[in-house]
Amino acid sequence: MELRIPPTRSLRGRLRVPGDKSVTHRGLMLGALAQGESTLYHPLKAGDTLSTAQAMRQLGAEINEVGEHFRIRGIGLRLQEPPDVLDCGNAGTLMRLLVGLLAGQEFFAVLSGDASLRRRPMGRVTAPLRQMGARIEGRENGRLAPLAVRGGGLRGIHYELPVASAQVKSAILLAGLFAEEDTEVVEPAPTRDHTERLFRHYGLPLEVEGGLVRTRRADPFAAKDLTVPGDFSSAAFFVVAALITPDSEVILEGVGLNPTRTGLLTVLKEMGADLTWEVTEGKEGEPVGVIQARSSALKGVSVDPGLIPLMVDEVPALAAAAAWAEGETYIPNLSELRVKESDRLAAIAKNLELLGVRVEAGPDWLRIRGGGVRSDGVVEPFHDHRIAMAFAVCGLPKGVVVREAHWASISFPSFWDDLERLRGGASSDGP
Ligand SMILES: O=C(O)C1=C[C@@H](OP(=O)(O)O)[C@@H](O)[C@H](O)C1
Ligand SMILES: C=C(OP(=O)(O)O)C(=O)O
Repeated sequence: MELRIPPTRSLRGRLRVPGDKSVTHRGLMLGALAQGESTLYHPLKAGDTLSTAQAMRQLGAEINEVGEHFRIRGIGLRLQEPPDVLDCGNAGTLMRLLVGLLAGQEFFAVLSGDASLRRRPMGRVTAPLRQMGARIEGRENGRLAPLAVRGGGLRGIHYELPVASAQVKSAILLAGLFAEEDTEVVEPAPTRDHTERLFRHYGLPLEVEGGLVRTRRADPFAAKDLTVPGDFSSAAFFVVAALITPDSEVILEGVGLNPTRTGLLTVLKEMGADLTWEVTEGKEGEPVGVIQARSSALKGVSVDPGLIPLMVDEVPALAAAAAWAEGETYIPNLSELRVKESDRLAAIAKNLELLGVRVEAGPDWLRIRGGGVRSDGVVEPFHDHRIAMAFAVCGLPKGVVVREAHWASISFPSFWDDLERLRGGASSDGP
């Protein structure tokens, strides 16, 4: 699907973005492991999380859509052997966390996914899970999916993560719920902590000491309702869109503002953004609030490398802001972007070039010379939802053609409709 967006003169209105993808994946998995029924309120229903719902059904949980929510009947800590391959679709989070969960289950399961997911590195989870005692096979000796797992008989490990990755941390913590002795994970830098917050929500064993997270074998636990905050990563596109479009003001409500996710706000403020946010409530241990963003004269900055793990999915959106800033923006510490749904470092550089922005790409860094984009460019998502949305935003003020626009539905199915509403909101829905 190719989409043409005419030049946007103003972006105005209020928006409640869909539920958080990371929390929805985890809520479905932990709800399935719980005993009894619970409701997952305001979940994300998009490509990635529908894959998770389907996988957990294949493992024995009952999951039904009730209005906009999910009703989950968990089957307890012992899942059922799935009758077929578990299709993780495009979702790295699903595959990596599920391998961790299956490492603790005494049955055979195979996980696969789409062409993008079958290229993504899995050795980072299969190596520590094998150390714990799980038997895992896969292409290239377990470095690539499809993966075949026969779990059970796990022992706890002390593991220092070689990369700052919440997916790897979470996979090991989930396996640790089934292991003899303690399981400890040490992070090289803070990453999103939704798994830890949800362990607390369900009363699962958890101790955090600085950068060390510890868990141990879990007892059966009761199902409990969970409300999913709005997805900060989805909100990020509209924050940047409001900053770079003239005469704009966008208010995003009910957005998750977990500090391990909001590195982008820190960088945008440093760039001079007219941006405010406020935590107004806490939903099951996750801070939730409102973001207000207005048209801004941005200036280039050199980004603190330590912030990247706190904004790892927002780098494409930051690149869109940098294209419109005055001066140069330098973004370091981007090696993880090479192994996302696409090679995002290359995809960002290519799309900036397509829009006439001068960019230099190193092995793990980008240098973007701002000043705005060429009118009416065509952008190429490379089968990647975040690249599709970020470069639609980047092209908004001058008008843009987005190829493969359907990829947005992996994490944000209403993105194009919401964008259209805010584009037309200048007269009808102003804040
Ligand atoms: O744990 C999670 O839910 C996620 C962790 C991040 O991946 P890494 O752990 O590979 O950094 C992020 O990019 C992904 O979108 C979601
Ligand atoms: C990297 C992402 O997701 P995943 O790793 O779950 O595919 C993302 O949503 O940007």
